[in-house]
Amino acid sequence: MAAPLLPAPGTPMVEIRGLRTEFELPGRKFVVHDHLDFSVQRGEVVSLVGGSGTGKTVLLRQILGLERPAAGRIDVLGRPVAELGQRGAASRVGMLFQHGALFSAFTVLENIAFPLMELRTLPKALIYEAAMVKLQMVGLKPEDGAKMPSDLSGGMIKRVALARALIMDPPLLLLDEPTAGLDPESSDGFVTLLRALHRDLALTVIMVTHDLDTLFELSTRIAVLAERRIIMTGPPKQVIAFQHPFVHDFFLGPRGQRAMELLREYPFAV
Ligand SMILES: Nc1ncnc2c1ncn2[C@@H]1O[C@H](COP(=O)(O)OP(=O)(O)OP(=O)(O)O)[C@@H](O)[C@H]1O
Repeated sequence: MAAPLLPAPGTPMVEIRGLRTEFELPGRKFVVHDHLDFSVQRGEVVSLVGGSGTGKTVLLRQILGLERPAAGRIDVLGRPVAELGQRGAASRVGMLFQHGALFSAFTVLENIAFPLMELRTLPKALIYEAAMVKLQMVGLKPEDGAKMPSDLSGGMIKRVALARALIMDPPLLLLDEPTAGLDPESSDGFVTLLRALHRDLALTVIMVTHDLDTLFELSTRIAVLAERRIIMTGPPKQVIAFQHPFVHDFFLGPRGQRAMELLREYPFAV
């Protein structure tokens, strides 16, 4: 019997306890996470922030089941992540990689259809129909489906990658720097799209971002990764008030005034 897509009511979408992540370097171990606890409830949009190299992307990859922890437990949608298997994870967790990661030799529609094609369970015509629905869901036109990735703007690449991440209707979406590298107009458009999709598809979202506009526009909660664990999590206003050098620099350093303006601007940021 196929496992249900959603965990039982009240069970977190993601629950991480006592996570330790290490990488082998010549002659020593490099510890990225230690005693890290983190959980995400259904419907939340949680932004992970932290200094460069603190292990935000690695954490997303672990939630996707692409990396094994040295210790600790990661449950995704109510089950140990290892049990999802690679194919299972793809159908339950959508991931938007930082640089889109499109296949350059495939058309837009082939890129979007790829995860379903790999499953080899549905007829091709049905798969392309589903891909066409997702193409339009992310605001692209049917004729864009025949284009090659090299013909696309940065904003379009992100949209195609998002359509591909959503092809299997996952209830959980992971976003790694969704607006990095986009000009302000494309970035605003993409944030508006993400906000609408979160609402319309009842998605749960975990996002890594350095961009304060994206962060305040979308987040219902922020989690701060520092000292190898989540040192603070809460609504934006609470996190900004937390006394820690990283939090101070990130929100209240040179960018602080902008952060305060954004807090006044966005009703979400409570
Ligand atoms: N496969 C790997 N082997 C060895 N070290 C790795 C591997 N993957 C990640 N690392 C290291 O783990 C640390 C955390 O990497 P990660 O990419 O998660 O950081 P990040 O918080 O996302 O950083 P940034 O904000 O700069 O993107 C880095 O020092 C990185 O070099």
